[in-house]
Amino acid sequence: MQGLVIKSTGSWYQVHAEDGVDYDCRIKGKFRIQGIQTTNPIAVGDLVEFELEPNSDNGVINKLNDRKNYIIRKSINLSKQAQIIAANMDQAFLVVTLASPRTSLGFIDRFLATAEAYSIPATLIFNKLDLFHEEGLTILDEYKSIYENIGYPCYSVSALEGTNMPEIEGLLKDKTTLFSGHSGVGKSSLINALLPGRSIKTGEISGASDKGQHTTTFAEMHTLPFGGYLIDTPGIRELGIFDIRPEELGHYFREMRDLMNMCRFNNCRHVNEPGCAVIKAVEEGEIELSRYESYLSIYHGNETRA
Ligand SMILES: Nc1nc2c(ncn2[C@@H]2O[C@H](COP(=O)(O)OP(=O)(O)OP(=O)(O)O)[C@@H](O)[C@H]2O)c(=O)[nH]1
Ligand SMILES: [Zn+2]
Repeated sequence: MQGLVIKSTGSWYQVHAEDGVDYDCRIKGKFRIQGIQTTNPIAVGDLVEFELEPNSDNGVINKLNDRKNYIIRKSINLSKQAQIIAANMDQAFLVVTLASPRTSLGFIDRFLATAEAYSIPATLIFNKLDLFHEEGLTILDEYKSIYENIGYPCYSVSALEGTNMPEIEGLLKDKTTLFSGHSGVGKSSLINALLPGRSIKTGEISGASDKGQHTTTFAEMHTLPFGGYLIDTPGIRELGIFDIRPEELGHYFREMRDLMNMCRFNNCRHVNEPGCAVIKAVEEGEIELSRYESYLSIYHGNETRA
């Protein structure tokens, strides 16, 4: 049978099968991503084939279908080990707030660069709209225009008051969407608003790794009542882009990508090189300074990590 992995504990997988039933499955055999060692071979969002064990309702996964995309975390530079968080996403939503607490532009830019690296279309959801009036709304519009100008859709909502939630449901309908956001932005409130009664509550499972050095958190996949799936990443503070090499980073900043081939040197890092088209665009205000600062910050951070 074919099915969709909707929950993972690292040793057991809940598979939503073609027949509409959820089966508990184990894995047989090895499933590897080429070039990467993973602590978990299969993640939520994976499409698999499985067989039922004789006289049992439990299944054995024997085939993993090709993935459209997947996200991992942990530095493969450092440890050569990574955890697959989720697979086969259609889009990624980052929930952010401008107050209580304010999401930094750097955090947003890291997320967007990560989404670019994984080729997952990203959308920004500005929550807590109810807290803003006049001046606050002007600042909100300024923030949104930074990102809308470079092609990232932005939406304002209030999970508390339900403002603009039907619009968000329209975006989520029949898609598999990754939900991300740092603590306090109202991610749980939004998810609860989208899942009345929580049609599936796949509590996160934590377990020590082999060496007991860290705990592992698995993503949760929720079935949306109006069609589609929502992947929550509890405990995953930030999706890392640790596996991006510094010299590739410019590709993951949309507005830089197209300019880069106009730099004088074809190995330009856009840091301090003469004839850099990116630096010129920043000076002329064509590239937002905050975006370029985020680029530099990630660039230097990754450089020291590599
Ligand atoms: N004013 C206002 N407050 C909100 C809104 N959405 C959530 N909050 C509040 O913000 C706080 C954090 O909300 P949560 O939903 O727990 O946020 P979270 O992002 O899931 O945070 P963690 O649970 O720490 O991961 C709570 O006190 C919510 O009541 C909103 O739209 N407007
Ligand atoms: Zn350059």
